[in-house]
Amino acid sequence: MTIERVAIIGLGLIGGSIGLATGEMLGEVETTGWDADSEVRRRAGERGLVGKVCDTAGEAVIDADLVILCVPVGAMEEAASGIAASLKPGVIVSDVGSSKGSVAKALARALPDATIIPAHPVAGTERSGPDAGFAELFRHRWCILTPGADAPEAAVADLSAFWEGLGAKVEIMDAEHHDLVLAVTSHIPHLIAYTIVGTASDLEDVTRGEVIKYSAGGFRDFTRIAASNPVMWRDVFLTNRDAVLEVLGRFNEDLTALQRAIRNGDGDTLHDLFERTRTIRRSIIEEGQDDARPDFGRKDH
Ligand SMILES: NC(=O)C1=CN([C@@H]2O[C@H](COP(=O)(O)OP(=O)(O)OC[C@H]3O[C@@H](n4cnc5c(N)ncnc54)[C@H](O)[C@@H]3O)[C@@H](O)[C@H]2O)C=CC1
Ligand SMILES: O=C(O)C(=O)Cc1ccc(O)cc1
Repeated sequence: MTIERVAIIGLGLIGGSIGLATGEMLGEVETTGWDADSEVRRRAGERGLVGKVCDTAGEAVIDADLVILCVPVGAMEEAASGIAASLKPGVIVSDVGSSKGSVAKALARALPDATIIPAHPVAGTERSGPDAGFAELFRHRWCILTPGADAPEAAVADLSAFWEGLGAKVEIMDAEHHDLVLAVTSHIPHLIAYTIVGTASDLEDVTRGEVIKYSAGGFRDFTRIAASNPVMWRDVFLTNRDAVLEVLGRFNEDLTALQRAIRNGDGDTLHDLFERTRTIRRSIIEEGQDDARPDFGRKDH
């Protein structure tokens, strides 16, 4: 089956970007959408994020070949339950959640008979809401699919083709591996940013405004990440608890080793690590993966 009609539930940054990208890059595919927030629906209609913003979730999905749930991870089960009675036979139900293991279980509970293929576009920004989306978001970015063992191959191929049509590169892996990898590359970095910005803000009383005043380079970069959507990130940490705690344990050990090196005046340890991390940064830039925002780090810009 080729995908002719896509329904998007949740019209914020990711849902809105999928709608815009589909309109721009897959012009023959029809899009419908719905969001639980009426103000978001109104704004989505004004911006033309999807072809038709519907009044109910059921109306949005009724003719769809592909339904993509673009809500916070903790709201996936409720969103899936809300469309269960209106899905047409053979529809593919997918999502874009940043953690995958617990979402797969939640979707299977809500839609026991549906073809479910979870996905995670590894592309985003710190912004959220219906004004944040843009059509280019997924171009040259990875989209990871985590189909269960029983997922029909044809449905996986259709969903892969859809994401490739939006400019993404598709990779397939199991949900548990995804959650460990993303804990390292995305979830812990966000936790570190939230922590350092929180600590600096607590120190504001001591420094009387100087943290903000002199917030050059490093701290500024952390504040961008720490401005990310609180509901979304609360849900990511609650649903990817095991992998996050495992990686955090390792991180704490490494931080303690650095603390010891500083206390002991062990410059070699510090220098060796900083050399190694500089190389990692260079290889990320060579891959064109260094920033999700338009005009950043792309080979074609
Ligand atoms: N923000 C990012 O950079 C990325 C986010 N993701 C994932 O994408 C999903 C959506 O995130 P964003 O688009 O950034 O969030 P967002 O906050 O911009 O949009 C989410 C939308 O879902 C709506 N919503 C909440 N519960 C709902 C429900 N039960 N039914 C219908 N609509 C509902 C909200 O009203 C909101 O408009 C999350 O699961 C997140 O983990 C994935 C990749 C990147
Ligand atoms: O804005 C950033 O730096 C991000 O890291 C965006 C992002 C957030 C969550 C994801 O699941 C994927 C990408």
